[in-house]
This record gives sequence, C-alpha cells and structure tokens, in this order.
Amino acid sequence: MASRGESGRTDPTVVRDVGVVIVAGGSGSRTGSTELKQFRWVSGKPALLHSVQAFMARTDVAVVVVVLPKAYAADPPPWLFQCDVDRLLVSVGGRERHESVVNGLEDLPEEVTVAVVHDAARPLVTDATIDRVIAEARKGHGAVAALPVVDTLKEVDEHGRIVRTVDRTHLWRAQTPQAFPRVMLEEAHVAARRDSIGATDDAALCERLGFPVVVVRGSERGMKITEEADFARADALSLLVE
Ligand SMILES: Nc1ccn([C@@H]2O[C@H](COP(=O)(O)OP(=O)(O)OP(=O)(O)O)[C@@H](O)[C@H]2O)c(=O)n1
Ligand SMILES: C[C@](O)(CO)[C@H](O)COP(=O)(O)O
Repeated sequence: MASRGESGRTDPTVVRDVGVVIVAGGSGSRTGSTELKQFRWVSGKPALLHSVQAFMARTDVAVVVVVLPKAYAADPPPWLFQCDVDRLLVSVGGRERHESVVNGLEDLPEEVTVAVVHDAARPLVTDATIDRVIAEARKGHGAVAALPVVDTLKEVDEHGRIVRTVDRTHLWRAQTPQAFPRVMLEEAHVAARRDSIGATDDAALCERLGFPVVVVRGSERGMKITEEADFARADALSLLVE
C-alpha cells in the first residue's frame, strides 16, 4: 500500500529509471530513546529528510519510497513533504528490516529497473556514493557502499577473551546505499522468503544465490546512527567537507 504526494513537476527530458527504498520502519531500540532515531534531528533537520532530499537530488531517481513504522505510514510527519512530493511514496514497515525492504520494493513503479536500498539511519549519505552504486548496478551487478577495514579485528568469546585475530586483508565494512538490478533484488527476496532466510543487508540475499555483487567506496559520512552517542558523531561529521 502506498500513497503519493500531490503537487510537483516532472521533466519529460530526464530518464528516471532508478527507484529508491529508504527503510525507516525500525524502532531504534539501541539508542535507548523513545523518540524514533530516523525522525530525530541531525545537522539541522530530521535524519530521514537528509536521505530523502539527497536521493531526490539525483536526476535519474524516479521515485523514493519511504518505509515507515505502521503508526506513521498513514499519517507521516509533515516535514517529510519538504521534497519533490510528486516522486515520494510512503509504505508500511515490516517486523524485520528485510520485510520493510520487500514492502518498499512492491511499491516501486513498473518503469524502475535499478533498485536502491538505503537506511534512514545513515543520514549523511553523499552524492558521490549514491552515484557510484547506481553506476555499478547499471552494469548488471549489485553494488554495496563499503569501507575497507583498517583496525585489527579480534574474535572474542562470551567471556570477553580473545579467541583469535581475524585476517582483515579482504574485509570491508558494508554500509548503504546498496543498489541492484531490480529483477535481481526481487528474485533474491523471493528466494529468501521461500527459504525462510533473513539477513542484515540486501547484498547477502543476492550473494547466497551466486549473484555478482561488488563493493564501491563509501564514506565515513555514511555512518549508521545506532546508539545515542552516534548523534554527536553524525553532527560532527556533517561539518566535514568530503
Ligand atoms: N523492521 C525494520 C527494522 C529496521 N528498519 C530500518 O533499517 C535501518 C537499519 O536498521 P537499524 O539501524 O537496526 O534500525 P532499528 O532496527 O530501528 O534499530 P534497533 O536495531 O536498534 O532497534 C534503519 O533505518 C531502520 O529504520 C526498517 O525499516 N524496518
Ligand atoms: C544494512 C546495514 O546498514 C549494512 O551495514 C546493516 O546491516 C544494518 O544492520 P542493522 O542491525 O539493521 O542496523
């Protein structure tokens, strides 16, 4: 179920084949706050609005589907419409992130051939990262914004004892946006539901089927707001010029 904004304009000369699903349907429990982290302000505006406006600034984006918790999907916050409302749809979130993604994908219009999934919890997404993942998805494979691991990684047991040091040579930290040929992502989610498989990101559902997925360099600005302390970090990062 989706609702479309009212007024707005479209430029018939622009080819808009990209559909973006911004997943904002979570409860943000790890912040310890009762206020939804995706609605809280970061660098002068609600976290979610940063991503909506960033994706709408890309000329090849046909539609942005915002997936909200059920209570908000029927009556979204008014500030959400500070964008090109003609390209905005609102869908209802699911119990798990991957269910929210599926609900958003189902509302993408038929003309969309490239599907992008982005966490509303990553408000400071950069234009360069968005363009990189879309460019790679256009080549027929999945693309994940990511950063190489630069810290030494330790595997630790339940007592806090280090079990071993993990070879980090080929390890990257996956972020979002993640972009895919639409048919690839839809097939991956159908298979995951059939096999009762969940995953913390969309790329994993494609990888398990042997679909090609590459990493593209993301940004430290692409950090995810997970815990309360991340809000101050995001505000500080927002001041950095990439
Ligand atoms: N059922 C869910 C769960 C998560 N998300 C979204 O997926 C993104 C990444 O998830 P996460 O950071 O884990 O957000 P929450 O699940 O809200 O956080 P927590 O796990 O702390 O409750 C967030 O933008 C969140 O809103 C979603 O749309 N639907
Ligand atoms: C999708 C993601 O942001 C990639 O790093 C991450 O897996 C989301 O994890 P979360 O536990 O749902 O925040």
